[in-house]
Amino acid sequence: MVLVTLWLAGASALRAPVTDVAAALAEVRRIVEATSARRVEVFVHGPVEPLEWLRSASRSSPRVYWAAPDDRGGEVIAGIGACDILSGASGAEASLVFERAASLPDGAKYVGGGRFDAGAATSPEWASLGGHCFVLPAVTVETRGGGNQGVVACNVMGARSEALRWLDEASRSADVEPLKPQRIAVATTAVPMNRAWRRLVEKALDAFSRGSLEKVVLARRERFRIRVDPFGVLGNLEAAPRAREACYRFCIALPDVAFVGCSPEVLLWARTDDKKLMMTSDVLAGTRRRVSDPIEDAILRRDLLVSAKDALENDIVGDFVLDRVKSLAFNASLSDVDVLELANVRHLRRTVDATIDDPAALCKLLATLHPTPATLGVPSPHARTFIRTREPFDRGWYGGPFGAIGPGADAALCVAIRSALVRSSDLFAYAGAGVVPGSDPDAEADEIRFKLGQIHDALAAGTMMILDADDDGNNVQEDASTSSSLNNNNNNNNNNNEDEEEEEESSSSSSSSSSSSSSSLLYLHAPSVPPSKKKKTTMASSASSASSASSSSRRPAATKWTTEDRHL
Ligand SMILES: C=C(O[C@H]1C=CC=C(C(=O)O)[C@@H]1O)C(=O)O
Repeated sequence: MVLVTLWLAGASALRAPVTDVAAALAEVRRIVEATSARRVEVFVHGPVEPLEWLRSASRSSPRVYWAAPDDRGGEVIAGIGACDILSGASGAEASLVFERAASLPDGAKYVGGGRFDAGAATSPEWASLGGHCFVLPAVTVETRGGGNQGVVACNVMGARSEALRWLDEASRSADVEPLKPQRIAVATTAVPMNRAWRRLVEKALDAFSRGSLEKVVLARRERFRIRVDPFGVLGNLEAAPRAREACYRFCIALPDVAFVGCSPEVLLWARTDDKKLMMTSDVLAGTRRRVSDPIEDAILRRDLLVSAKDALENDIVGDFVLDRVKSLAFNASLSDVDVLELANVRHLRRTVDATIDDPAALCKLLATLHPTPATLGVPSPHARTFIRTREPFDRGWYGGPFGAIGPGADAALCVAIRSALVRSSDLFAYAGAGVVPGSDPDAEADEIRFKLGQIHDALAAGTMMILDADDDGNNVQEDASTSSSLNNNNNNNNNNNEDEEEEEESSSSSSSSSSSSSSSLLYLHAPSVPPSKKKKTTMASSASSASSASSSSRRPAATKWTTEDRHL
């Protein structure tokens, strides 16, 4: 097999350096046409913003995005098209992805992810993403350790004509309309709703006292009836304070569905360090919110550091990860605790670091690490059963592994928390909290609300297109019929579903300001598509705001909350 990687600077000393993505794409095209290289790379000497390129380039799919935090290599891959897709109904088949990735030319990587729980029934909203999907993008714009220079690349695994078609697609700008900012209100509904949530946490506390469980991570799903450009949401997530420094940003967009997120937690990061193969896995558990007042914020930080309950949550994850890593790697060590500060919340963080002899162990490690008790609980089988039978929605890819896998031992997969599913005219956001003996249901609900604040802020930042607001603003309650059909599809405990339906009814009849309701109004100051364009535009073909091109350097605007917003 011929592996040819052409770097413009090395390929022709006579050529002037390429300084922008458009020129690099043209150069890549010229080389792809003229050679039989399996991967062509052209170096760009100048600032490169892969996400901006992805947002302003063709709306075709698939499109993928993967970005690591600055202090973890800072690799960014934005990709359009696919020269290979590994997908299926089951959860991520890590071995197949690692096996295929091993034969890729240097630099080429699969980007994708999979379900949190491959064994749980898939609900309709998650159906099109499947159990797992890893894409080898046809055309990528990439940076490493900052955007001052980058690489434009084309992977050619099949027909050359297909690669050229994707290069043409990648060079085409989206037809972007200038958008008029408009203030709209979007109703959100969280499941399980408040009463059912309390009962769920109480059931977990009961299981702890009976000795069948030690910890379980319980989640809530929030639904927004809006149609947004997922890469617009991603741009706002990435523009939030501390996101680039501390979070993995990711998105996969297929024709009618997208999954997007900004997670602070790495499941498995492997790299070669001083000729040794090193791996890192985060131990992230224990949370307090961030507030703007520096004194109160410092008190919350201290409170987290001295909390026995949060230390227990973190210890459970630490013991599990260390144990699993020790079984496959050597020199495994658990670091001291540190506080990871994010925009909305802070966490207790430790890392497990180890050296690996055999690159093949990476694939086994991934299989044995996921899901850690940071998203599942312990003992794993009991926590899994508890979640499968009692959580009233399908987690889908929330909490699953998402990342990039290349040849050799080049792999990074985050835990896809702080994430959202964008589908048709719905956005579903997810967040969970670790429940341990001593947990208080209302405090855990608050914690989830603070975590979801990250998605709320991204939606409220107003730089992504909102397509489906009514003339007066969108204000749609989650209807009981949809909710219960999702519940039934998820094989859930009937009593719990009855609770949900009971609450859905009470909330819609008593208005969203009821203290027992989990509905709220989130005001978004968002550009909207001109009415004439509304009907024609689909999610896959939606264009993002032209003014959003500079959004990555902007802080999200303050969210305008109504009083009832805080009743999640
Ligand atoms: C499960 C989530 O967070 C995990 C990661 C950090 C802190 C957590 C906690 O304190 O409970 C969770 O374990 C989520 O954000 O949905």
